[in-house]
Amino acid sequence: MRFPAGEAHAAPQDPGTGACVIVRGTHAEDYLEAAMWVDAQRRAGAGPITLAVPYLPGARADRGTPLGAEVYARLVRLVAADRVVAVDPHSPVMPSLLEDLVVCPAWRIIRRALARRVADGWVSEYVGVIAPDEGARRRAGSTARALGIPLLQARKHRDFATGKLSGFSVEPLPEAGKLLVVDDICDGGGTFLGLAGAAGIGPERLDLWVTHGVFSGRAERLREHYGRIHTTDSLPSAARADVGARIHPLTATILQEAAR
Ligand SMILES: O=P(O)(O)OC[C@H]1O[C@@H](O)[C@H](O)[C@@H]1O
Repeated sequence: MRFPAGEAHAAPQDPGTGACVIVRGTHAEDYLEAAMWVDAQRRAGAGPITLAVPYLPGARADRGTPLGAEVYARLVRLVAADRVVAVDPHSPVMPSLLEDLVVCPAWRIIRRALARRVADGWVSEYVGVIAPDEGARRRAGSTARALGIPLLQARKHRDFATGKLSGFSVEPLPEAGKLLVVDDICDGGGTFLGLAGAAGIGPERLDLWVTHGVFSGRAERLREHYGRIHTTDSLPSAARADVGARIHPLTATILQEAAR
C-alpha cells in the first residue's frame, strides 16, 4: 500500500518458512518497496528471504565513472535479503559486487526453452550458435556446449574516432541449417541488425535469443531479419509486441533457483 504522500508501506503476509521476492523493475523505488516487504516479512518471522532480480540493473556500467554497477549493487543490498538471484547479468563482475549472488546462466534457460532431452543429450533445431561480439563469447559458447553444436564467433568493429559501430565480420557459416544468435540484451537493436546484414542469410535460417528484451530504437526492424526472436519477461518492455518476440516466462526458473 501507499501513504497519501506516495510513500511505500508493506503489510506482512503469512511468514512461512522462506520467501522469494521478484523485482522486475529498474527504478530505485522498486527496490525500496522490496526492502519494505522484506522488512515486514522478517519482523513477522519469515525464514531465509531470496531477492530475485531477473534483470540486474547497472550491469552494463561496469567500468568508468560513475561506476553504475556498484551504485545499483548498493541499491540491491539495501533490500537486505539473505541472497540474490539474477538471470544472465551482462557483466562478469557482478558476483564480486554482490555477495551471495546466485547467477542463473543463459544456457540453462535457453536449453530449457529451445531444446528437448533425448536419450544421450539435448537436441534443438539449430546447427550453430553465433556470438555477435567478444562480450557474448562466454554465454554463447556455454549455450553451444549445452546444445551440443558449434560456436561461431562474430566480431564487432567500431570507428576509432567516434566509437560508433562500423560493421561486423563473421566467420564462414554452415551452408544449411538454422543458426541462433545469442546475447544478453537487445536494446536499440543495432548490434543484431548489423550482424544479420553481415551474416547475409535470411530470416528462414536465422533466429535470435536475447535474455533481456528492451527493444528500443530500431529494434522493430529485427523481424525483417530474424525468423524467431526469443526473449524472457525479465524486465518490462512496451516494445516487445512490436518486435513480435516470443516470451519465455522466468518465474518457474527463478523459484527453482531460489529453492536450491
Ligand atoms: O545493439 P543494441 O541492441 O543497442 O545493444 C545490445 C548490445 O549491447 C550490449 O550491452 C549487449 O551485450 C549487446 O551486445
